[in-house]
Amino acid sequence: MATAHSQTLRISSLSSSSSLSLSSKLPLSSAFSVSFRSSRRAARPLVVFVSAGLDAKPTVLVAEKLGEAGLKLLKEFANVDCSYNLSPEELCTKISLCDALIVRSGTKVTREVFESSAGRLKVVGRAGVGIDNVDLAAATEHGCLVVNAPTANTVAAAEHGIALLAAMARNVAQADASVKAGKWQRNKYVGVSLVGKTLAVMGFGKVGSEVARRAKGLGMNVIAHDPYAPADRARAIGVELVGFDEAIATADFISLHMPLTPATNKMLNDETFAKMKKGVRIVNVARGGVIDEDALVRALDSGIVAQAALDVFTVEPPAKDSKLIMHEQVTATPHLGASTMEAQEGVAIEIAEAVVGALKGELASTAVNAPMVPSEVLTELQPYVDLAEKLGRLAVQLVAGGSGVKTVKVTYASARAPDDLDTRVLRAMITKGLIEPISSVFVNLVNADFTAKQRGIRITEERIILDGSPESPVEFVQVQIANVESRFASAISDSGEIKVEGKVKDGIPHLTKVGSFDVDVSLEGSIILCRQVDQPGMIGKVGSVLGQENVNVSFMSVGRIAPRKQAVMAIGVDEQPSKDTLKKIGEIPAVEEFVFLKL
Ligand SMILES: NC(=O)C1=CN([C@@H]2O[C@H](COP(=O)(O)OP(=O)(O)OC[C@H]3O[C@@H](n4cnc5c(N)ncnc54)[C@H](O)[C@@H]3O)[C@@H](O)[C@H]2O)C=CC1
Ligand SMILES: O=C(O)C(=O)COP(=O)(O)O
Repeated sequence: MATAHSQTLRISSLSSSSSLSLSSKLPLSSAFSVSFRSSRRAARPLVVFVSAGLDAKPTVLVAEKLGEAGLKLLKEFANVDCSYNLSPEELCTKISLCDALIVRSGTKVTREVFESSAGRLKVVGRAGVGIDNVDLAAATEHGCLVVNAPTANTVAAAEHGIALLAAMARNVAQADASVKAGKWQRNKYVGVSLVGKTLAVMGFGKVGSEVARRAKGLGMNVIAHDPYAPADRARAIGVELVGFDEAIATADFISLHMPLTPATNKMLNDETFAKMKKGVRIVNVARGGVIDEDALVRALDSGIVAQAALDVFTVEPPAKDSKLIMHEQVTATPHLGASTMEAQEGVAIEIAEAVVGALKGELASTAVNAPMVPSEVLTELQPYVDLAEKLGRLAVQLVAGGSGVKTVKVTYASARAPDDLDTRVLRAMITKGLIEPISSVFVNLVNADFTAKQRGIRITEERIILDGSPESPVEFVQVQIANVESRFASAISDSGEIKVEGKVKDGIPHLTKVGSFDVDVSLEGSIILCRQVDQPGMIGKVGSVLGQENVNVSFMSVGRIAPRKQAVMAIGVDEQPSKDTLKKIGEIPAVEEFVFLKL
């Protein structure tokens, strides 16, 4: 085993004013490198969502009606299959041929859909806000990104809420039906006024706050309940945030605007109806599931609830003989909240852009099941993303047998303040590099943590804080795998782990350390690592063996512990050498061990 030697401090290649706080623990050896030709760098998507090898146009299945402008955008980039009203079985059959799926609220994207896709489905686009019809856990487990269109239908939903509020208060729907039936019932349809009444907005997000703003304009006194909404945002539009019980006990009208989650499921039920002011009126343009519909029928029958105006139902469409729908005091619309011409065009564009971006490997800012990393941060991290994946790939290929990886430590050396460096993307890409070479799983930012956990791989992260100016986000990244044997003994560091370290130079990832040896080779193509007794002519010998088989050498670098002692040579090659060629390298007398690693 090579012993650490700090005679040549390559630390000088860190920014000149840097000091490495753990330098005493990170032994250094000398290295020199020979560049045979300038390196090429292919453009790569930042975070790959689409299965590797997808050269043809991707296929997008649009399972519900989408605005023309969105379809046009999709067609510029992908084959678009518009198939509406698919049965669950038909969807499962089709999905294995699709890279992306776009739905609205009418399609259930279940675990079976992800399983049936057999790994091809990489993006689900929800052309709207609520993602309760998508099995997010299953999507994440399958590495499928879910994106939504959270802003384009806000006003439409708010306007529909206000339309239902006013229509309910003045019996518009019931009176209309009565007139059309030939009746003239002016006394029967006397309504109630909105002005001066208290409206409780439940869920003070995008839609809720727009409803509140409009209701204020109608002269209503507006209160709101939302455990997560900032009080100053409410105050800014003259709305008081109150507790749940106070909201429902005070309100003359209640308008629901929270998402359907396990916490909001059947939030309005027998118990909560009992706490309401007698004669309260309820509007629901959120989700049917937030109300226990049987309890609402009881509350309507007993007069606790005077009227309800509902756009959404637990089961859509509801049963034709549903007591709730047939109730005289209920106004119902068929989930029309987002259905304006304007909102549908907007939503279609918003979702098409997000899906196309994701298929291109960009991270959508509307990603629902992936970490939100601002695009400027992603752009800056791009070369480090590449470095991270390749270090993971190298490290795992150095493990004897490739398996048994359980404990991985990643160290980032950076002069940035800890909260100024978002390492989630880097960690995900190291995980991708560690897992993909030894399995058939496709790993991406969406499923990286899940996949690592499922395989019992514990990845810990550590920071080395450097002094100096934090121009580049990361000075170097180190990946260590503990408690494993290596196919290349020299990759084991003094502390007993497989260790590889790399940095980004001029935008290109480089391998800078293997075990205790310093090397310097750009991470492109593939790499041969050789341990040898340092002596003149070694580069020539190995180079000529490779040359005989026309294997192009892009870089060579030798790291040694001392002149004429053991050295590790890293050779970057464009093509994979044949077994015979590798054997010949192994037969060079001074070569003690070698390994071929694919990037
Ligand atoms: N009927 C329709 O066509 C439409 C329905 N929607 C529904 O409206 C919902 C809200 O949409 P946005 O306002 O755009 O979403 P949003 O995410 O901006 O707002 C939701 C708000 O609900 C709050 N919330 C979460 N849990 C809560 C709880 N237990 N109690 C009270 N508030 C809670 C959140 O803090 C958030 O402020 C969507 O989730 C969707 O289900 C949205 C658009 C159209
Ligand atoms: O955006 C939402 O959450 C909606 O409920 C709208 O649903 P839709 O797209 O009209 O089926």
